[in-house]
This record gives sequence, C-alpha cells and structure tokens, in this order.
Amino acid sequence: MIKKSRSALPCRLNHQTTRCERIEQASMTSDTLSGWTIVFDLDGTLVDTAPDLHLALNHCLSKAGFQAVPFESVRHMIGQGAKAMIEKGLAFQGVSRASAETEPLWHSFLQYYEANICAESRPFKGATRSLESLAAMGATLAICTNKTQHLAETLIGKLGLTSRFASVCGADSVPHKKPSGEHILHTVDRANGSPDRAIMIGDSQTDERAARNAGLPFVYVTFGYGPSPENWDDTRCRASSYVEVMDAIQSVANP
Ligand SMILES: O=C(O)COP(=O)(O)O
Ligand SMILES: [Mg+2]
Repeated sequence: MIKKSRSALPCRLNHQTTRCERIEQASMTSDTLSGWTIVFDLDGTLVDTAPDLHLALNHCLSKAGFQAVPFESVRHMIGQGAKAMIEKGLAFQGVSRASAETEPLWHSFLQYYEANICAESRPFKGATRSLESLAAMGATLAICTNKTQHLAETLIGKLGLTSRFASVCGADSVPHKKPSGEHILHTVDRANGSPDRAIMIGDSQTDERAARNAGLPFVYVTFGYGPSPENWDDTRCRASSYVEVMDAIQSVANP
C-alpha cells in the first residue's frame, strides 16, 4: 500500500490557513480588544448544560409525583432560572402552580442538580479556545446568568474556567435579573469594565432584551436554547459557531 506523504497533499491543504488559525494568529500578535468587556450568558451560550438540567428537572418532578418532560422540550425551558423551568415543566403537563407552591420542588431540584451539575455539561465547541483568544487580545471576560450565583460558580469551577472571568454574576446577586439591563451593567461594573466598551453574547430573547435595556451591542448564538430574539435581524451579530462569535465580536469592537 502506498502511503500519501504530507507533501503529496493538495497544496491548498498544506498552505492555506483556516479561519480558526487566522483568528489564533491574530490573537497572538494583537491587542485589539484591550479595554473591552465581553459578557457571556452561561447556559446555552458558553456551556451546554441541558443534559444535566433535564435530569435534575425530571428528578424533582418525579419525586413529587409528576411526569417526566422530554429532553427537547426542556431545552426550551432554560434561560430564566430554575424556578421558571420547574413552572414550565409543570405547565407542560397542564399543571399550573403559584411560585410559592413550587418551593419544595425547587429545593429537591437544587439538591440533585448541585450534586450532578457537571456530569455531562461541557463548554460548546470552540468556547474554551475562544476565551483564551479573547483574553490574549486584551479583553476582560465576564458571565451574566440567570442561574443562582452558587450554581454558576460551582459549574465554572468544575469546568476549570474560574480564573478566566473577572466577574460571574448570578440572578440572586443583583436586585433585578435578566431581562433587566441592570444585571448586565452590574456584571460589567464588577469586572471593572465600562458599558461603553462592552458586548453581550447570549442565546435567547431574555439576553437580547437585557442587552437592549443596558444599551449594549448583542451577539446572538443560534446553537443554544432560545427562544430567539424577536424583531432582531442584525445578521452581522448572529453566530452559529464560536468562529462566528469571534468574527462578530471583532466586527463590533473594530468595525
Ligand atoms: O435558566 C437558567 O438556569 C440560567 O440560564 P442562563 O445562563 O441562560 O441565563
Ligand atoms: Mg442562556
């Protein structure tokens, strides 16, 4: 059998740099994001948490005698915090409960989820590398999430990403969570950043509204849980991968 040597590969493969490589090369040589704060939503944007949230939701529902919710439906229940997800899980089976009545379910959810928060949850493809590149380009990184502070910090810690972020701002660490713009502004402030040079990256209408309320440019990632922003058609800032997230950030910061 004749083995193809590397030099026998088409020259396009040998010599043409990929888009990823170009971004990486640029990151090693430039300081183009100095002074910028890049704020990431957590669930559905940085980390694919749906598998573990799905198991935890069904654990608390079945313990209280309710039916399990299928995975695909749970994905669309994420983004407004665990209590909202539990209420949606109940509504899915025609049960309407006042928030106070879901408290016991919430406690059983928290107990299970905290113990299993990183069983299957992983950063989306390219996310970890992009955080490295953004930091190398001088950006300050932050997280603004409707997860509780404790759960957000636990997850980020288990993924080994804590040192990447200047601030992590959970829903219970601010007076008003997303879609309030205050949540993002507090996140930027705690990262010692300025809202004039900050960008919000998120996977849902909640994130887009929060960014608009805070007066920040918004990059929408389409690989998360949605629902997608309404009346928002900035195609330049719509990203279906982390390569596109990086392009969108550059196009906002260095037009
Ligand atoms: O719903 C949640 O638990 C949090 O969601 P978020 O990180 O997308 O804000
Ligand atoms: Mg999200």
